[in-house]
Amino acid sequence: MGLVTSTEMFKKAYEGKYAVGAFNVNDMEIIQGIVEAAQEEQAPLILQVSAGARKYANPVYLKKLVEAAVETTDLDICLHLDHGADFEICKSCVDGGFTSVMIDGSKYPFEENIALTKKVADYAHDHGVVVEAELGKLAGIEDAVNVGDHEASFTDPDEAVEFVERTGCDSLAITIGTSHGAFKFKGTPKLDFPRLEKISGLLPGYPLVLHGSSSVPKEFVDLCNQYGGAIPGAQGVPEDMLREAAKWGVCKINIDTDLRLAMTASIRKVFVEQPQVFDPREYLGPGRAAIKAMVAHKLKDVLGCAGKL
Ligand SMILES: O=C(CO)COP(=O)(O)O
Ligand SMILES: O=C[C@H](O)COP(=O)(O)O
Ligand SMILES: [Zn+2]
Ligand SMILES: [Zn+2]
Repeated sequence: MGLVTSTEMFKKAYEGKYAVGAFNVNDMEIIQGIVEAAQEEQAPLILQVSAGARKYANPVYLKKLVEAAVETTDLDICLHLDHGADFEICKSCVDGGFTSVMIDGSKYPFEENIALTKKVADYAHDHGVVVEAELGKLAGIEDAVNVGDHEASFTDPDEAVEFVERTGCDSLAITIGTSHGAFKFKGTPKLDFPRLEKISGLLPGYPLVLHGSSSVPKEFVDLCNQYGGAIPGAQGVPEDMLREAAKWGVCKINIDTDLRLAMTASIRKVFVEQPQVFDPREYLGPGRAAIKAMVAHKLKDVLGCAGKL
């Protein structure tokens, strides 16, 4: 057991029609909550680090924390760069011991996205690291930039095939209506499943990735709002849609917002109910426990990857 690429995880997930959870990590409590859940559920695990996380926590700290997770469990963990913006950040993660990187060239025209992704894939593959790429634009907060609804565009199935062939990327993030953050749908949630089925049919055996897949559980939103927060109207991807996506070649499902909500809800509760508390362990501990319970539920009841180590 140790730090691994996602290759075997995705092969098993594709065949078993389940998805591996990819959770964003920013500090020790978040990592511990996720890892404790995966250990108990005996689930394969992807821990992903964004540019924002690198800036907040220092990549060396995050890498060492993930190494501690590997050392203290019997888990296989894939350490992944989330939304790498350019070749340099991907190279730095490859050189720094990540086992997987995402190059997100989705903001560029098709040919430029291909050229950039191929450059990263060639470098990463030479170093035994796998590459996720993205085609199509997600609405929402991405790479600290707010992508408006009008700028979002869904992945074209034929382009997806050409993109995978020409770049050699190992997995592909597609756009079918999910978005980053806590406000994903204005009305009824809807994803473009016919598009997913088409892409999946044209790329048999190939692992697809779904970003922006938090479900924004009502229980956390209500707790946040009850204890002094202000996030009215938050709405995520219904869990049934994630279960459905996993049947159509989606092998990696990205979750960050739900971690933030779980932690914030429980910390707010402590602050309001126990105003005398000022020891960080007394609120970060419950925050970590809330993350653990939420992640265990995802692994077991939504993604279907529990027991698949
Ligand atoms: O896609 C994500 C990270 O890359 C996270 O998505 P959420 O905002 O839905 O958690
Ligand atoms: O893609 C978005 C992820 O939720 C990461 O968010 P972040 O850039 O604020 O760390
Ligand atoms: Zn993107
Ligand atoms: Zn994302």
